[in-house]
Amino acid sequence: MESRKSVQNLAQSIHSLLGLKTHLTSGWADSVCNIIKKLPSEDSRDGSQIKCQNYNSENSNENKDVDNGAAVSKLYDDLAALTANLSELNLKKRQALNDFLDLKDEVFSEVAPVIKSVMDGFNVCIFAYGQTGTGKTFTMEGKPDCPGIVPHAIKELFNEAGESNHSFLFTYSMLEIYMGNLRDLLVPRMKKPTDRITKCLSIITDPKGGIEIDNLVAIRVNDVNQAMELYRLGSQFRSTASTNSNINSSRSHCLIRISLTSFNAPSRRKETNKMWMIDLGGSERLLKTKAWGRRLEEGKAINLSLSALGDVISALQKGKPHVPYRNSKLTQVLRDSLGEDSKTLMLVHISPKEEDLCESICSLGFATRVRSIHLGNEESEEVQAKKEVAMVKLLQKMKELESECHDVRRDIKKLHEKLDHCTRDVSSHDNHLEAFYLSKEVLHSKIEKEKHSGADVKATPSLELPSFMKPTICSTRRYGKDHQAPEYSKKRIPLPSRRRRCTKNLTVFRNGISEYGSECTTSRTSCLVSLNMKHSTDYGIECSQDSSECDIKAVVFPEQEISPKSLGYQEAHLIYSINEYANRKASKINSSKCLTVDNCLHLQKHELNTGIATHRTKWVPPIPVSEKMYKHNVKSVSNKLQSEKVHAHKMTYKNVPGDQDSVNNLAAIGAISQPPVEVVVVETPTFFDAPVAEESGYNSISHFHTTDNRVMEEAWGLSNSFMIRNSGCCAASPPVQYNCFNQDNDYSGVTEMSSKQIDMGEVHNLPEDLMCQDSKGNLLSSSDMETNNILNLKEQSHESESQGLLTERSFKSLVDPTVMINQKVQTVVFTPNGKNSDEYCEAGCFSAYYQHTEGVMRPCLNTMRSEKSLLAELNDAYQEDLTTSLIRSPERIHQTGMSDLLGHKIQSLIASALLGLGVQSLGLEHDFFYGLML
Ligand SMILES: Nc1ncnc2c1ncn2[C@@H]1O[C@H](COP(=O)(O)OP(=O)(O)OP(=O)(O)O)[C@@H](O)[C@H]1O
Repeated sequence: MESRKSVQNLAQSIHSLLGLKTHLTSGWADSVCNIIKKLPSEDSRDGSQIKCQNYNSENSNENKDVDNGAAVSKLYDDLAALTANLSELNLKKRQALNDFLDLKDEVFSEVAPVIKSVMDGFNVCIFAYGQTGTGKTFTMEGKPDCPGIVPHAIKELFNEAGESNHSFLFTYSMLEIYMGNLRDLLVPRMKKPTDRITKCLSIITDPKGGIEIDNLVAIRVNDVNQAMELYRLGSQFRSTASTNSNINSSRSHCLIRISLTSFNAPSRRKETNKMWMIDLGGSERLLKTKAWGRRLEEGKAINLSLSALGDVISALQKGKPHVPYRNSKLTQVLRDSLGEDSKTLMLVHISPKEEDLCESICSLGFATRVRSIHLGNEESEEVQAKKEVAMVKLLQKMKELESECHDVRRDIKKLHEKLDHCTRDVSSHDNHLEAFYLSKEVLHSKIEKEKHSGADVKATPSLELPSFMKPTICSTRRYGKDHQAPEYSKKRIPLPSRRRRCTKNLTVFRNGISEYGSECTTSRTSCLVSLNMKHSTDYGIECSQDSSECDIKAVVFPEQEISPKSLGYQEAHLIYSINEYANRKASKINSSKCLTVDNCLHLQKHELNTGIATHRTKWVPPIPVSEKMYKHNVKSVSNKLQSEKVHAHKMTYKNVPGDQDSVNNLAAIGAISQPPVEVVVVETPTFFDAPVAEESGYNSISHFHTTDNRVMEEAWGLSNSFMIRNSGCCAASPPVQYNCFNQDNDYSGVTEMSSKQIDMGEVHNLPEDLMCQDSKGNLLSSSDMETNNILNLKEQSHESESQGLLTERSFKSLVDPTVMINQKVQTVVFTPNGKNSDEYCEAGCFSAYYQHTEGVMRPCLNTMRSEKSLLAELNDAYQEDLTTSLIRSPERIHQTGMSDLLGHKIQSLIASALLGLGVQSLGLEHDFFYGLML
């Protein structure tokens, strides 16, 4: 009886311990229990003539099993405890890190006391200093969700003023020191010869030693919002460019000055004082950054002025009688804000990279010198000391937690090894046990049989087995070759042990479109290494989401979710087409089945350029075009464009040719709110053609969706065209500003060549409007350029790049930062209605376009095209309208709502009907029907 109980216990304990294994199901345990129940009782066995010789020896085995089971059970308990401990430690570690970061983020707490000094009448200077690309601009400017020092300081200043008994007059000024010259950032740049000449800024010293900048615009501000408006305005005009170290590097020192005046405030040190907030240009080792040309000159100028600043600080620190303020414009401007009667705060930025160690040491040395002349008050030093202590403690705690985690991980590993060992033992014993029960059952049945037949019984094992005793697929997989299959199963062909795979679907969303569904497959082995495992009852793998333990990186694309139901047929078709297209592209790019995230990103960018939905002005389904044919097309169109001679340059508006009646009908039923009108630049100077022929690689049209329901399109690349179309979705036709750009020799920048706002119905002659700036800063009209040496244009554009309004800055708000950092992408922002690029981005009406040539991302060269080639395509333009209207992004559908969706559907149905009736021809019979077949 005792032994029977222990066998029962054993079965149960095995079940509880190994219950996670799929083949040891509760059914299995019940079967085992049933066998045990059916075992002949002690009494019956006594009465039986049969003695089972093995039985006693089995008793001892059973005891051994119980011990083994208990050991395994203990191991599992320990493992669970350790895993829980590890999770807890990780949690603590993360909390400590957060606390640490929180403490560090409180950078502004350093600035706050200085603001109080401003209110007391001190001149104050807040610098952001450091190597290029270390985050000076980020610190000063911040992001909308995480404002930097400038917005914080301005806000604090107004808060303090609000709480003060005195009334203050605030003025705001902003300037940059570019290549040793002062530039007022609040004054628009000259673009035309007729523009007012910007006044030269000069530094003057008053008899009291105060510094003033003559002609610098100072605008009165009444609140923080006004000041921030001006800050945003000025920031747009900063000189920035892409360098090897920073895609959006400041090429100048930017100085923001807020002056405070308060009359009848004797407690203040001065009637008028000022606060400077300075985003210094980044120091750079020119050999390392490999800067050349303009970038080299800018780098040198920045380094020189920083060195002059260092000399001033060094002289102040050593108390030298002569302080070399006059060595640079920067120190001249700050003369009365550095040194006595002023407070200086420097935020030093260093790079965490090992390769930047030298620069970091230099920066820290500089910071040490500055620190020695820092005039902070006692309180802030105390607070600072406390924080430093707290930070050291937190770091210590983090270290301890890390080492504890390490120990626990090691223990877990050991336990896993032990467990594996024990499990193997148990499983081998399991087989013995199975064989034993089997023999018993068979014997029992034979006894019964013999009882009935009355014949003698021999205790020989039988080969007949109950089905549950046969090896399952799982057990075969699990144990593989090591599995000691019972004799009876050896005849079977063993199933190959398969690797379990956990599969993840990764869908990348961009602009509300599920573009590529890719499948990432990770082998179980790697999961085991990288993820915390928990065993569940069905032996499945549950991965705990502990990022610190997890090597698998999830890439998240912050885009809105799209309900598939909300997508109509058109969107579904589009998504299908995109996926198809993406798959084809993926197979070209990477022969492996799985799309990597990089490939996805690459494809997304690629799609943007190659235009899955458009081909010049016609919609073409995504039919693969052979590279040979594509090159041929590129060449022939380029040749065509180059061969055209243009003698007169003018711009006009044209009603789109086509079936005007049907368009009016569409407008009448509300499918479109008005007949589409195109704004087309019909004639341009020929000199734009040459670079296009060389550089263009793609041919595409992009769609912008504005918040006020306008759909705008833009053509670029091979088509060598630039057109703005009011495609009929809005009632009003706003004035549109077009910009024409040229590209730098080194592809590092885009230069604005001309900018013009055109109103509906207006006709402009380009020669007067088209302007360019040469290396000396002279403004040239296009006729000047024609009569002079036009071939120098590209060089000139390189020189004048820094003058351009367009920088990669605007790209930040448009595209995933990963894309921006990993790829050298330039952008050109096209601004409607004369708005500046930031407003444009805010309005959601923007375009970031670029082209991909020879594996390098290059800025797109947008140029206007000649009349002849444009007219040849204009006939197709309206037809394209009907077809492209089939394609609208889900984002657009979301924005415009159901009614617009319905309207859009009606529009497309009518378009289809017109096509079906033959009223309208696409001129793309073959492609179109091939597309339909797809
Ligand atoms: N703390 C931060 N958090 C997130 N991103 C940061 C941070 N600091 C810097 N960056 C990013 O690093 C890049 C370089 O920063 P930033 O332009 O501010 O450097 P910089 O020191 O001003 O360079 P430069 O001297 O060349 O102008 C930017 O893309 C910025 O967004």
